[in-house]
Amino acid sequence: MDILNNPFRALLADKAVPLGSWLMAGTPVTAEAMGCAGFDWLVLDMEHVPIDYQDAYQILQAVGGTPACPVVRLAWNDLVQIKRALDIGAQTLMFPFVENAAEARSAVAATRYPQPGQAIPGTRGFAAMHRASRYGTVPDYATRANGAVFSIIQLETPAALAQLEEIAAIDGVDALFVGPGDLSAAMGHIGNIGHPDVQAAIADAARRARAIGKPIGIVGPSPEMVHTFIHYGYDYVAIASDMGMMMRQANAFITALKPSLAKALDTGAY
Ligand SMILES: O=C(O)C(=O)C[C@H](O)[C@@H](O)CO
Repeated sequence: MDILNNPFRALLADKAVPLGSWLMAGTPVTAEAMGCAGFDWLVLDMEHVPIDYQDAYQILQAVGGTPACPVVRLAWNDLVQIKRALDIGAQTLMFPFVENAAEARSAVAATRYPQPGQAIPGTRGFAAMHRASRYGTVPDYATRANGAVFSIIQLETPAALAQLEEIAAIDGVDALFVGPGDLSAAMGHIGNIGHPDVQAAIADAARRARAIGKPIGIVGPSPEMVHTFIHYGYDYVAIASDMGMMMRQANAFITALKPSLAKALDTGAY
């Protein structure tokens, strides 16, 4: 594998609507299994899963042995978190809760080493001996690493969506991603991403991203909802999560065999 070519960039170029899912279990074993299941990409969620960088390291190693492309969603848009994620070998980063172009610019800057002539000066701290450089064995890692990063900016509020074009125009913003759960909350319909107002905002984001040629992705709870998102024009989509799928299947089996034991599952929990 040439680790200086970003696999998510290649995925978007080569495949129609790559399909992903979320890793919420926080273990290398489930991550590896999800990679073997056939997903094109998998989000290692450091925002909502209580994993540290050592856990993330091992999950990246596990996914690395499968065809799936790992995406690391950071806990926050923070210089130190970005640096540490890159050093453990994350190449595709998802930044939660970016509200405006200045925040997008700061996210992108933190993914890049300082180099002469940069439009946005890089602020990534330098170290040589880490998994990203394959422990110093990748030729010219430091001078080529900037080009290997793919930055996905999450838009999760009406305020962020209002600035979609300004955020997308920042040099180094490679793709956008709508967080439908947080968007539903910000719009006063927490957990109800099927609400007509939330759906209208989601559809509008896809239309505007398409108009400016910026890839945009989203996650949905069910195949039906994900089909709707594809119909709106989303370029890459995720469905549910490892834990969501496990709980639904457990619920279906228990319901089939012993309905009295079955718990009511919140359809908004995926
Ligand atoms: O707001 C959202 O929705 C997201 O950012 C994605 C969710 O956090 C994730 O739980 C999807 O399973």
